[in-house]
Amino acid sequence: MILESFGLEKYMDELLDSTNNHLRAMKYGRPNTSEPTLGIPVHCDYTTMTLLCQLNEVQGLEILNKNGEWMNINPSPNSFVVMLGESFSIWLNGRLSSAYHRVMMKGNEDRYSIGLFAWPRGGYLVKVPKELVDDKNPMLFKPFVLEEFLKFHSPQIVQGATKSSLKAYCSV
Ligand SMILES: O=C(O)CCC(=O)C(=O)O
Ligand SMILES: [Fe+2]
Repeated sequence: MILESFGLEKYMDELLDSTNNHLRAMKYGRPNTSEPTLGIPVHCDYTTMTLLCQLNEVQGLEILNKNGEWMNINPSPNSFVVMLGESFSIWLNGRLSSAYHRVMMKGNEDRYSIGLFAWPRGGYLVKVPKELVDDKNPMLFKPFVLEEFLKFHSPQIVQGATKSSLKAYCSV
């Protein structure tokens, strides 16, 4: 759908072939307090795409919107949250952004979720397609290999919610 909306369907096979999918189950221990407690600190995923499914009734995922406000994400049962990752945002020359998010916990119940993380495969050069670059839209990011970046940065960088280190790494 995203590729279609930019007229970039021809890259579909290349992107699919260059993706590794990792499935991860996550458990967030109950904080036993009514005070909001950090489950996962604020971050952006370095993925191409992330699919999240919350397995029990315990909410906690929050997304930072463009106004700098935290929004609770309360998915209906059996639905998925689909998030654009940093690698795809960069490939799209910044046309779409990936959302900063975090998990906040409170109460006396554990939270369970499962995530499918689609990563650019080792050695694959993530490169803005020429169709997204013109006089009005200069190339914002240099080609990069995510594997090389991750040699020096944690797979899930946790930092202030304003600057992505992957974007800083490959900014022109
Ligand atoms: O458990 C969740 O809902 C979010 C997990 C997450 O953001 C991550 O693992 O990167
Ligand atoms: Fe995440």
